[in-house]
Amino acid sequence: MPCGDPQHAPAVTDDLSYYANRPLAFLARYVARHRLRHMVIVAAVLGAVAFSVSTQYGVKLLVDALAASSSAGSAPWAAFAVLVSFIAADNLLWRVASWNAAHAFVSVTGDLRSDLFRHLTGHAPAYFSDRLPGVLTSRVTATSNAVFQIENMFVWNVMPPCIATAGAIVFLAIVSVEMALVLVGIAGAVMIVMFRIAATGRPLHHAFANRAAAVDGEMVDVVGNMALVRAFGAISREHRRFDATVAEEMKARRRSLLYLEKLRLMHALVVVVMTLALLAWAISLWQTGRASAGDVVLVCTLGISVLSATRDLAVALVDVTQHMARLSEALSTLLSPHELRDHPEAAALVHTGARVTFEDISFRYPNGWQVFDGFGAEIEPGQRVGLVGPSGGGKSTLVALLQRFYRLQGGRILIDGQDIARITEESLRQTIAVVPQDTALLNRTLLENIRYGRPHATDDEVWEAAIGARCLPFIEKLPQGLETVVGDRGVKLSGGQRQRIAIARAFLKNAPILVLDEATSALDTEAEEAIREALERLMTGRTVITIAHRLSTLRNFDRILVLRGGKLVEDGPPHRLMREPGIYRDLVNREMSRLSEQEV
Ligand SMILES: Nc1ncnc2c1ncn2[C@@H]1O[C@H](COP(=O)(O)OP(=O)(O)OP(=O)(O)O)[C@@H](O)[C@H]1O
Repeated sequence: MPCGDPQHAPAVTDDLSYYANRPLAFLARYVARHRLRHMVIVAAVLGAVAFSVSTQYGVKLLVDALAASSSAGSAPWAAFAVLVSFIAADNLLWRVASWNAAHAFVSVTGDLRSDLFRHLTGHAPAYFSDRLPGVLTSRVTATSNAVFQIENMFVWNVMPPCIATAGAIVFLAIVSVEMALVLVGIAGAVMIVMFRIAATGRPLHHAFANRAAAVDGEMVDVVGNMALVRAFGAISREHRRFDATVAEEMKARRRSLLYLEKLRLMHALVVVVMTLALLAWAISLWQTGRASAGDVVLVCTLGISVLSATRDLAVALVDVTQHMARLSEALSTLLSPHELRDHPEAAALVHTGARVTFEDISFRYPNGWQVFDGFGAEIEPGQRVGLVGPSGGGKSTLVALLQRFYRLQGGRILIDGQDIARITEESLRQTIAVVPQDTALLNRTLLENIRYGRPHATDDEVWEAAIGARCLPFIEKLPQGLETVVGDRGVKLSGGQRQRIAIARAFLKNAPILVLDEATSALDTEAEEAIREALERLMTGRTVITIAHRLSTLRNFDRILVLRGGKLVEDGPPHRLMREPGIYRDLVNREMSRLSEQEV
């Protein structure tokens, strides 16, 4: 569904990208999920404010009863009873509202956080390479905080003054219709002017929201790369850079706050002038006998409450506008449409041997960089293929395209004759196991990390995979064995150990196609031998595509594809390519002479 297409837009949809530019509809979606509680809250606040305004009328009744009756009469006690019941109802209803709010508002923020996380994790890798993780996670938090604030502000700060103003105007009309009309006119004008001015400040609040997200992003980037920062002695450089980012944020925040302060100042002046005028008017009515003492008290209390209500309302509306700005800014980033959704008629892949065909593919990165233009190759089932070639030739891109991380501009990639653009993502992921160059591990136990390959695998199957991947020697040395938590991205393990965990994970996944991105970092001979053995077992019986950085590992492969500048420039078994002059032979010779130099 293209975002922003009103003709095709559904009222409520599970595709969150529909809400990328519709913060109000987004809010309504979650409020509607807890409809009943929200209705109770609104009704309770309505009642509470109505009773609180009526309390002022109760005071007027009491004053008039006291002024009119003798000390023995029952009228003051009747007025007292009315007043007390208004006060009790007012307080009780507030508690009903806040009790329900504690449930409803928290549920709304929980629901939307889960939904945002689901949407966020549905984006293609390109989305994440263009954005800092800290910025994204802080936006999820910002969205949930903004919605919580908006709900709170609306119920406690926007609704009450609105209801109070309406109620006060009704009571004022009892004293003087003229006075009530004047108050309606002035309060309405004040609100419109305040709201307009508040709305023009929106870009300032947006700027602040952006700056705040940048500070978070910067922090996460540096904290996540502390080893790099330290290794380059860049701590004080990073401090200065961070200070500059914070300074920008402070500037934007100050601008946003001072704008609000100017607004409040203007309002305060209007309120003072108007309260004085109303009171003087009521006194003059009393002097001419057209109003009672109680009426003057009523005008005084109502006038003050209406005018302070418009102040609260204006301030609250400005705050709500600020939170709405934060919300819409966050939603437009988080809810951009998923780049790679399953085709509407996508079917599960049926594999019959795992033949991979690149059919005349053309691909350019989102930044416009063209990598392939009519590339073609066919990999037979069970074939072991090494991708080789100079840096930037397109090896990693080809493997990313096979995993459908990007959309092709032309051609097709087929697995067993089925176009991967037309199969379900889930079945594609089940068909391909990847052992990446830089093994990413989650900060969980080894057991959980290996089981990531097949979530329902039994403990015995996990052990088998760990044994197959030659993980046992190091797992046995860990005091907590498979229950050891590996640290952020697996920092508590060596590079070789992390790789063997990735191999175990692939063992467990047992997919017919295996993609290997060989680690470039040198490992000691023992670790390398263990990994070589583990890989040999893993490759058996599968179609294997390896990005090879050390060509010696390809000697036993069936076929080498040499890529240069996105073109297939050599293709054949390694022993044949070694007989002919060409890139592969040059690269192998260069590697051999480098190795023999190292030995010397
Ligand atoms: N995310 C990206 N956005 C834009 N261009 C990219 C991106 N990733 C890679 N490229 C470009 O695409 C070309 C192919 O890169 P690719 O990583 O596929 O090459 P490679 O053969 O795997 O190189 P290496 O051996 O250095 O890993 C390069 O020119 C690279 O700069």
